[in-house]
Amino acid sequence: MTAAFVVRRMLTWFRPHRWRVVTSLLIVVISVPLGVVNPLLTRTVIDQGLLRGDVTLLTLLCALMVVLGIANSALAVGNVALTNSIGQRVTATLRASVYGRAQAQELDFYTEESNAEVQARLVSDIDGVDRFVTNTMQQALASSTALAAAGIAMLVLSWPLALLSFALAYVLALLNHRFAKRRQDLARQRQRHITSVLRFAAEDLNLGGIILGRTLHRTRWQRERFTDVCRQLSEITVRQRVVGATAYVITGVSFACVPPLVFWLSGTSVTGLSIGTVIVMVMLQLQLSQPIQALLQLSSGLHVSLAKFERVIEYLDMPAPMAVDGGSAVLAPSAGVSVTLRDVGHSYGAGGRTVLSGIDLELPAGSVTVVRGRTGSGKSTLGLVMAGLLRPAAGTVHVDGAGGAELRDVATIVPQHTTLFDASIRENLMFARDDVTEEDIARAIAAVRLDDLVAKLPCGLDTPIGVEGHQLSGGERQRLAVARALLARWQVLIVDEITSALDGVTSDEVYDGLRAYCQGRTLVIIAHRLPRIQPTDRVVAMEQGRIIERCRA
Ligand SMILES: Nc1ncnc2c1ncn2[C@@H]1O[C@H](COP(=O)(O)OP(=O)(O)OP(=O)(O)O)[C@@H](O)[C@H]1O
Repeated sequence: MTAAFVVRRMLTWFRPHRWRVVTSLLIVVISVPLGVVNPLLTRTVIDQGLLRGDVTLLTLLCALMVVLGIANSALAVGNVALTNSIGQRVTATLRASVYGRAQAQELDFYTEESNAEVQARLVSDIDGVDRFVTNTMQQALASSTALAAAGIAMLVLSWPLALLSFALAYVLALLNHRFAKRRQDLARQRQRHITSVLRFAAEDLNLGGIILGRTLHRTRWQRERFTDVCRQLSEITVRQRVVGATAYVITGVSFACVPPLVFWLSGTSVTGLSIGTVIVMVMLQLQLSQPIQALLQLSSGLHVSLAKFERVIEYLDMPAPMAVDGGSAVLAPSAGVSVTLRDVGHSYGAGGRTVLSGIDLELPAGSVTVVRGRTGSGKSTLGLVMAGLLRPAAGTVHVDGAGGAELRDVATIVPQHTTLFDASIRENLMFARDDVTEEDIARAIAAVRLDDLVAKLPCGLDTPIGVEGHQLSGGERQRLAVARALLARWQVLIVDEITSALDGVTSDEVYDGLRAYCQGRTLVIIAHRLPRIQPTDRVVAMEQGRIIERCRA
């Protein structure tokens, strides 16, 4: 990605706020020359007011200087409000867009990209955009305007001294350019280390990570891994700041030499300057040092910002294959949706191992199909295909009776690994649909035999279940996830190993409850251990990604 491309893309983010941006820039352009007027007034105050004793002029000019100072501060406050509102609006829009893009990715994306990486782009990279608006962009304009205004004022006062300053500024710019590239590289490295810090914290500091570390006696290893990446992060941060500070110090030292040089030149080579002019030249020189230093810092800061913007654009430009959320199709319970798979094959990633091959399978409306097979035989992958969540690499998947809706709009899957929210049982259930009634909930939890548990809990459905539902047992978590799926709108339900944490009796009860609940709709049960089979059930056996046996119970 070239810098020009990144800048062009970035400008499009500000297009909706262009009038605010223009107003803010105007405020900067107006307020900066106001600051330069003061040194010019100072010259007159010294030469006319103080040295010649013109009290009226002195009073007038001093009053004017106070008024200008107040006006400048008021404009500065107004501009802070304006720039922050632009920055925050752009940030909020970008966050929503990046979130939407990430949400629209195929499942593969989430097996390859760590959650920490997604978070880093959403939070710290996009924060860089806000900082750019509220800080970099403003400072760049303010500094350039100040530089131009001070430069003109100096030329008016004494062109030889002015040229000396410009030559110094040019040398400093060349020096700074050498530091900028180094800072950009360090910024990229730093971002990678921040992602690792987030990833290790997310993996280690949760119930699963803590149990894993303690039971395998690897807590020291976890801590050392985290400490190590933190140490590397701090070293890189120090290096990045030292490189920045070095450029800053070089500029500072150079400008510290300016006042003696101006005094010396005024006393030796550049003659005919009044005391006021000499003092004001030094003031302007020092005033010039601030914007020059700011601009030099900004130019290297800009490289850091560009590295961050690049990462945001990478996400924004990802294709969004699952972008359109059709929502669940509202069909009559008796709609009778059937699914047909023809010669379906799949492998994960380009050139990956074949996981499914030559699958021909019919799921007639209202049928119950049991998919069994050894571990790794491809059952879950097939489940994802049947739920319309995974696009198979080969073959076709047809859905009939759904009134034109896509498979994923009429199918629901309860995957092996449940996702529960740190909220109450009721809130977890309500995620399925906004219009869930008390009767709906009662039916669903009875179907999975969770009603007894809920009745025993002091707060009933309003009991919080903790992070990832860890305040429930494994079997209770599985059944809560199934109950939530039952409450959604679907015509095809796939349940993948939903009773692996249950005893045999409860497992049979749950499957019986499920069959009764799903009457007339299409149900697929994926299980290693065969559930109690009914005469009408279709049983499919898988091995190494193929169906090796199919029979009726
Ligand atoms: N996201 C993925 N990326 C790459 N390979 C995968 C992915 N998911 C599954 N696999 C591989 O595909 C094969 C089939 O996995 P799948 O989970 O479908 O089997 P399964 O029959 O459901 O297994 P189990 O009974 O253990 O859950 C396995 O060998 C697995 O390693």
